[in-house]
Amino acid sequence: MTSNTHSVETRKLCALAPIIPVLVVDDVAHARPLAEALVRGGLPVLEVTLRTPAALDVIAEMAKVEGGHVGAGTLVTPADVTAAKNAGATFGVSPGATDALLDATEAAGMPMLPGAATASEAMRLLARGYDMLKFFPAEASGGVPALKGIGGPLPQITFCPTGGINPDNAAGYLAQPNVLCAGGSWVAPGELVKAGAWDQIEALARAASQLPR
Ligand SMILES: O=C(O)C(=O)C[C@H](O)[C@H](O)COP(=O)(O)O
Repeated sequence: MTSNTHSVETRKLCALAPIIPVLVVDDVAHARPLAEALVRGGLPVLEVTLRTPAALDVIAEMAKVEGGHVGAGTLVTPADVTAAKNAGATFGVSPGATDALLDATEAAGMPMLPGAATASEAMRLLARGYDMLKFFPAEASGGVPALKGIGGPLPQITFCPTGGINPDNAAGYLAQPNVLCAGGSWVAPGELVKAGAWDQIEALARAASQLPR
């Protein structure tokens, strides 16, 4: 792809830390302390999934946290893009991609990490200017061997694998030449968030931020 790629900004975000926490937050009161704990722990790039009724309010609160970069995950429709942008999301993540969705993020000027799980899906996105993709669902789609396979003929595409990544398998993904970062929910487990265990979450984030890549 030429220099008019749509992934320039997303790639910069993915370079900031080895892990992007994937956050499912039910209570807006948890948003700020959770984001602050993750940023303190060394994970400044945060993906808030649009899978809870509170998600847009959570994005708005987290966007106030200094040093953080708050994006919206689970973008599926153009309406999701508008809502996420209005809430203050500065980038978007989607499990897959449609032309309608990418038309919307491009029109909104929202950096995007679109999902792909096969060579054809990745090639379609590459043809449209996206060379930094979410590999989703990573473990279910073949994990590291699949990334190695796709990376043979398509080394110009870089991935953020997400889905089934954990502290035990993260290093194996990050060691791949076509992986820049990985997404995972393990740094903010639901029970620790509900308990307000911000120090424990900060410690999980710190360990994740120190994963080699
Ligand atoms: O809702 C979305 O848009 C998503 O991004 C789905 C997430 O990628 C996975 O839920 C994270 O997977 P785990 O780390 O295995 O929990």
